[in-house]
Amino acid sequence: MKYTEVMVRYGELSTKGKNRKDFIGRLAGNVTKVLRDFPQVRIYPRHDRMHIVLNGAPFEEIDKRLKKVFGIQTYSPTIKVPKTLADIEKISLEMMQETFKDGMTFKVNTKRSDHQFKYDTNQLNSMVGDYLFDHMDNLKAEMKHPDMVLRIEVRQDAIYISNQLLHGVGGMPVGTGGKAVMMLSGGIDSPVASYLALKRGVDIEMVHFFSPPYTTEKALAKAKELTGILANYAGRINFIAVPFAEIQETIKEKIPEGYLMTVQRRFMLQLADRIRAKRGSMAIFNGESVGQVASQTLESMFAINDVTTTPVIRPVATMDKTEIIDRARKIGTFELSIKPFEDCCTIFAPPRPKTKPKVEKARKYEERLDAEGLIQRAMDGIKVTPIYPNQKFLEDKAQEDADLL
Ligand SMILES: Nc1ncnc2c1ncn2[C@@H]1O[C@H](COP(=O)(O)OP(=O)(O)OP(=O)(O)O)[C@@H](O)[C@H]1O
Repeated sequence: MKYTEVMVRYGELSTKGKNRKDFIGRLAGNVTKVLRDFPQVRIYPRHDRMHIVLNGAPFEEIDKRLKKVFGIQTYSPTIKVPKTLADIEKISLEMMQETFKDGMTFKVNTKRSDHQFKYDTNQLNSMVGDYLFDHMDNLKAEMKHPDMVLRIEVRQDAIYISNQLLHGVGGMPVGTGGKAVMMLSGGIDSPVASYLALKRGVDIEMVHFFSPPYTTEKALAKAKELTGILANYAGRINFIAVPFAEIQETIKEKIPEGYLMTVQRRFMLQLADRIRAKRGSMAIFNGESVGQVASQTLESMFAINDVTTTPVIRPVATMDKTEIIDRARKIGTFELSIKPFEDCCTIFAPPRPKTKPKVEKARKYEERLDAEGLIQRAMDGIKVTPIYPNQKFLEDKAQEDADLL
């Protein structure tokens, strides 16, 4: 079908007043961003709905992009037709023939804002219904709970017809929830946590710790490529790489083995917090899940969280691993997350980390280190890269490796 526009219904309808205006404005901006390579498309954000006029752009492509924009509850591809009965009937029939499946039930539902139009809603419902029955077999009408509703809207300028109600991802438009930093490893959990932060409208920047020469270029490229997948839901995400080798080497040399992990994590959180402050963000997100590993017991979280009063938000805290994996598959990060490029935590992981570390001990051991100097040097080495939807980094690395052989 040659759809002419898409009618978008907003999520979180409870938002009112200024919040609603902000919601709609951001959503329009985010839709514009994901459709930027279709310059002919026009976007009209209205109070109750958004209209995307396609001007010849293919709906199938637009559909793929809209499915990843937070703040869209449902949307319907629509065809604009001239205000004659013959046109309404012709397009209604074509649309039903293309989308109606045997065994389904349907009804026609007409709305009119042009009250001068020569047929009223009841007349149109029955005339179009009769026309469809005359031209299609196996149609079954159902007024209360039909599987499909053929919607006909009679407006001043034209008539708009649609019969599909497609589901968006819901949530809030990215940007309406403020700014935060996200601690992104190369694992399964933090990309899912990132998705969930974006879903609540939070504009995140990724903070990733890497430790050359102990970690490879590929581990860094993997975290960037994960960011590229998540950028599909945000338009663009900044990736902040933080050198962490000096801190890890120093900790390994000076801190008792049982506290290596706790102290490393305390440094990570302090660095994330410094970066947060510098970038004007309000919170830190991470991918911790209660009880999953030694660093994620409540005792560990308590000992690590001691370094900051900034809100640390853990979107996957209460999810089972299987639930997290399910979500990772759906958002398209799982296959990349399980690629075996070790990141800095795996390499410096002590064999027997304390599952119940004590805050006082962690603080006392840290006195052996020049914490401020270590943090400052890591801050001096950070590098910020903007990453766009589906940007690839691992392929480039593979090519470079091949060129070297
Ligand atoms: N190299 C890193 N850079 C940035 N953040 C990290 C890094 N390693 C760990 N983190 C943060 O700490 C959280 C807990 O890390 P841990 O290594 O225990 O992994 P995990 O539970 O397997 O999570 P993930 O699957 O996200 O790696 C991660 O979800 C992430 O938010």
